[in-house]
Amino acid sequence: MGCKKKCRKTEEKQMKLQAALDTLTLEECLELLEETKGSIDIVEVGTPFVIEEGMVPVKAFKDKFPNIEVLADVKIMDAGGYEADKCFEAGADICTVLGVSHDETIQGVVRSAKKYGKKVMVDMIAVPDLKKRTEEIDQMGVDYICVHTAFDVQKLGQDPLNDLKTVNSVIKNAKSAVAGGVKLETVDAIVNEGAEIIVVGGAICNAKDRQAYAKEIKSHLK
Ligand SMILES: O=C([C@H](O)CO)[C@H](O)[C@H](O)COP(=O)(O)O
Repeated sequence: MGCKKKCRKTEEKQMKLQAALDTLTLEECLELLEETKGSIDIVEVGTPFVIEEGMVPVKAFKDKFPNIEVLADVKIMDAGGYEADKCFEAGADICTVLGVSHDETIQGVVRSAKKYGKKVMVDMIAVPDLKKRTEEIDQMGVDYICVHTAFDVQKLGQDPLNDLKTVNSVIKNAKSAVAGGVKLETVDAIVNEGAEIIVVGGAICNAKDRQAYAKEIKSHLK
């Protein structure tokens, strides 16, 4: 498989490409999903997009592209069960909760996901002790633990590869995911380390030829 044993990445299925749609309009997103059909496994309704449009894109993507999983990147921090219910009722397959939240919040999101038969991704953005928090969250029944280099620190030259190695070294139950400035130049190192889901936002959305870029990135996933 070309992936380290501990990475908990999928053993039979292919790694998944998640396209993060943060700043495009709904119409532009629908065009992008049409153009990139076959390359994108999960479409992320990014946090800025949720702020702009609420759950409207979640419903629209689910209606028009029923074969693509929809992730609502709501980055839940409190009222876990209530907020996750809203995402799943709108049609999301996966919703996000922050790793820095209280355990009770994450547990509420997990209960909601189980109720609706959906999935939970924990976003480890800004978690101070990544190893320790990953070990704790890995016991909570979440589906994915996502390392994430924030937009606001990407410009300082940070990237998520070392954090991915840390998470992969300790997880036993959840699968890993990775986000934060991933692009063609950096994807191979991530693929070699191993992750179930690779999130690519700006690199696809800002590409001159989005269709070709998404296809190329997808072709690097194992
Ligand atoms: O989650 C994201 C960010 O915090 C803004 O909400 C992005 O969707 C994520 O970082 C992926 O986007 P890129 O970093 O542009 O690949």
